Amino acid sequence: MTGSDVSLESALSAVSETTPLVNSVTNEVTVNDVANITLHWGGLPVMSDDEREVADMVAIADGCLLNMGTVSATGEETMLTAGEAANDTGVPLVVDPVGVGATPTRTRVADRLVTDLDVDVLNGNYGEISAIAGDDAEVRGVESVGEYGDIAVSSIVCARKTGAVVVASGETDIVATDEEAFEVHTGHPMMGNVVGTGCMQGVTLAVFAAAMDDPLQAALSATAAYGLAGELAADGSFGAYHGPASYKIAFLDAVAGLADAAPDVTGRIERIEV
Ligand SMILES: Nc1ncnc2c1ncn2[C@@H]1O[C@H](COP(=O)(O)OP(=O)(O)O)[C@@H](O)[C@H]1O
Ligand SMILES: Cc1ncsc1CCOP(=O)(O)O
Ligand SMILES: [Mg+2]
Repeated sequence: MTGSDVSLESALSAVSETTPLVNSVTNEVTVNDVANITLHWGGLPVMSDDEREVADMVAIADGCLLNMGTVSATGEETMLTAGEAANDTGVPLVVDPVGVGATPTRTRVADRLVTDLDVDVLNGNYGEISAIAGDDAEVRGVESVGEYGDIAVSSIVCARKTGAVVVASGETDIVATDEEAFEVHTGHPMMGNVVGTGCMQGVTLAVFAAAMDDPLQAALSATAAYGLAGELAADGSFGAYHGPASYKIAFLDAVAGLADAAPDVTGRIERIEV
C-alpha cells in the first residue's frame, strides 16, 4: 500500500455508516475527552471498566481501547480481562501504553499487555514506542523527552515485537508494520500543548479500526484525519483560540466538523525507506 491509497472521505463515511460502539478502559485524567472525541468522530463511547461487566460490554462493542495512564492493580487485571474479551470475540483492540519506560511498574504492565494480548494497533509517543522497542528512551511521567532520530526503525521493531500496527506520535507521526513505515505529515505544535491529545488519538484509532477492515489503512486514515483536525483548529476554521484551553475546544469542534470540511491528505502520507 502507498499513502495515496488512503481516502479520508471513505474512512469517515465508514465511521458514520457503522457508528461503532467503542469501549475504552482508560485513565481518569482524560476520560471525558476520550468519550467526547469518540462521539465527535461518529462513534458511540462507553467507558466500562468494572471487572464484573467489562467482558460483556467489550463483547457487544465494535472496538476496544486500553489506556494505562493511571492503571491501578485492579485496573491492570481489568485491562487484561477486557483485552482477552476483545481477542475472543474478534473486536479490534488498541493499546496506549502511557508512560511505559518511566517506571518499572509501567514497563511491566505494558509488556504484559503486548505479550498476553493480540493487539491490532499500538499507539504511543516517541519515547513510549522506543521504550517498548527496547531502544534508549526518556519518558518523564507520560511525556516523551529527548531526540529520537531512529523512531521509524524503532516503530518497525516495535511492530515486529508486538504484532501490532504501531503509531508513534510526535512532530511527525510514524505508522509502521513489521515490514514498512510511513510518515504522516499532518498536525500542529499546539496539539502538544494539550494534555490528552495522545489519549484522544488512541480512541480515534479504535474508532477507525472498528469501522474499517484493514488496521494499517485504519491507522493511516485516523492519524492523518487527527492531524488535519489539529491544523484546522489552529488556522481558525473552527473559531479563534487564545491559548491551549481554547485551542482544545477548537480542536474538538474540528473533529466533529471534519467530514464537512472535505479533508484531503494527498501528499501528506509518505512511505519511507528504512
Ligand atoms: N510539534 C508537533 N507538531 C505537530 N503535531 C504534534 C506535535 N506534537 C504533538 N503533535 C500531535 O499531537 C498528538 C499527540 O502527540 P503526543 O503529544 O506525542 O502524544 P502524548 O500526548 O501521548 O505524549 C499526535 O497526533 C501528534 O502528531
Ligand atoms: C497526565 C497523565 N497522567 C496519567 S494519564 C495522563 C494523561 C496523558 O494524556 P496524553 O498521553 O494524551 O498526554
Ligand atoms: Mg500519551
